[in-house]
Amino acid sequence: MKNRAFLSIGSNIGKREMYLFRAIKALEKELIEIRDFSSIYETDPVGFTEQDLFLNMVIEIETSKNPYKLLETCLDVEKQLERKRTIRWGPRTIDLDILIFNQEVIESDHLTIPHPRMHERSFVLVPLAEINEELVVPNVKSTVKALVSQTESAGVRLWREKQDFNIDNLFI
Ligand SMILES: Nc1ncnc2c1ncn2[C@@H]1O[C@H](COP(=O)(O)OP(=O)(O)OP(=O)(O)O)[C@@H](O)[C@H]1O
Ligand SMILES: Nc1nc2c(c(=O)[nH]1)N=C(CO)CN2
Repeated sequence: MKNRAFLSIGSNIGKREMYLFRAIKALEKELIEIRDFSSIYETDPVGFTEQDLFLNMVIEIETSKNPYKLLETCLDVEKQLERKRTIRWGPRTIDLDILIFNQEVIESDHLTIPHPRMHERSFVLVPLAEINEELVVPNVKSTVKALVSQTESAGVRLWREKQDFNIDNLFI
């Protein structure tokens, strides 16, 4: 069975846009089909604020992997792209988070879905709303559109419009 999921991608070290695109390419190689994607936004760092600005985007994927295998793949792609774990919420070449997986609710030691902080993060909600603003976030039981309207989104600025790049023909 094919599953539908939404992933958040972020980068704030080095060639940030290249890391986003390399992550998408790497996911495609791991049997993950990209169904839709947002524009790229430049965003103020949240959590640990003494770090450089992020680029963030959201993609919609289809995969036959279960959520645990999908997490393994995301962690593996982060490793391939030289992600180092030092400071919590600190700088990173790439960050891949599973936001939503079908309409499932999962609370295990290593995986929480929906992502536990997604409903308060404008760097996730603004690009997600671009793809599907009527999507309901299970648990929170609100649409993405409603969550965006409740969130301060001043720190999220359009950086490259979706129309300005072709996901099937990324030059990286
Ligand atoms: N929905 C999820 N998506 C990705 N990782 C998750 C999820 N739920 C739990 N995790 C766990 O979180 C661990 C740490 O992830 P990571 O270092 O990327 O956190 P972070 O991005 O710094 O912070 P945050 O979780 O607030 O985004 C992962 O190894 C994974 O086991
Ligand atoms: N703007 C922004 N801030 C963050 C981000 C991110 O992707 N973008 N990721 C974090 C850890 O997941 C912590 N803070």
